[in-house]
Amino acid sequence: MDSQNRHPDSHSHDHHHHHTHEEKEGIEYTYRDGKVNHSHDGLAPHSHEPIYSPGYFSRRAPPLITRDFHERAFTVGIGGPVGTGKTALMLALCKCLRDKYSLAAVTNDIFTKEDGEFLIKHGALPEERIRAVETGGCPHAAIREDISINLGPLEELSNLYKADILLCESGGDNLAANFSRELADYIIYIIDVSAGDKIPRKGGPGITQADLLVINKTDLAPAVGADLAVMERDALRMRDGGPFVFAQVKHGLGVEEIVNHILQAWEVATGKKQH
Ligand SMILES: Nc1nc2c(ncn2[C@@H]2O[C@H](COP(=O)(O)OP(=O)(O)OP(=O)(O)O)[C@@H](O)[C@H]2O)c(=O)[nH]1
Repeated sequence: MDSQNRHPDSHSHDHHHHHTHEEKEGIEYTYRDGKVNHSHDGLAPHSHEPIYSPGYFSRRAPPLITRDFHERAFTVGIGGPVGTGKTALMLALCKCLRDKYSLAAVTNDIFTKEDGEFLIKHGALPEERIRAVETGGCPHAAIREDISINLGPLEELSNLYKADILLCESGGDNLAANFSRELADYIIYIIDVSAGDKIPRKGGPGITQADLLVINKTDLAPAVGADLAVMERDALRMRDGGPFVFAQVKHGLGVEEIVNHILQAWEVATGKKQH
């Protein structure tokens, strides 16, 4: 596959997920009605519709203009492959934002409540503001097609604590997973350098269509021989120049930049001002 193929135009802003895009490279997304769902473990029935192209940043679904932030606060979705630093980012964001904003967090794990427990153990937020959801075998279903499992706790926390911002961490999944706009007003996708510098150009909806791509663990680049210049070039190319941040979340590097992106989007969406 020539990963450098770019779409021939970027003017089409078709954000509805109920039909197909015919592309030079194939068909983009299909979320058709009448789809056949399945389940791996009796939980979260969902479908695996084919995704034929890496996706385009310029055609990502826009934030829902109909969202009522009194019903549920501005929600930041954090997704990415297993172990890239999602929970570490949750913790860092809580520390940065909790003094000025009312926060609450929902974490997803497949079979455990490990990530929620990690946040509690590290005092990210008062324990009652953190909920851990067990999604079962397909974490992507809980952020895209069967989001009620997350919406319930998010709405409850939002109301209980009059939240300004909610953080929702997906379970680690493959490169094809991405948040539904119904769930996340701002989508962060976090990858790391440890799987090599090839990952950004592989694309997938998270990499190409997240509002912000974070490339974490740059401290490990020398150890795995990952070339950050290649990652930067490919990230920009795959995302039509859309924003990405190099980070060492564990060491606090890049976190402020990520926070700024979130707060800018929060201002635009809610009409409020940063304090
Ligand atoms: N070297 C290095 N390690 C990091 C960095 N950020 C996170 N880690 C480590 O990477 C490991 C995985 O981080 P997590 O935050 O648990 O990753 P995750 O994406 O939440 O993992 P899952 O929820 O299991 O998918 C942990 O041991 C972190 O300490 C970083 O910037 N550099």
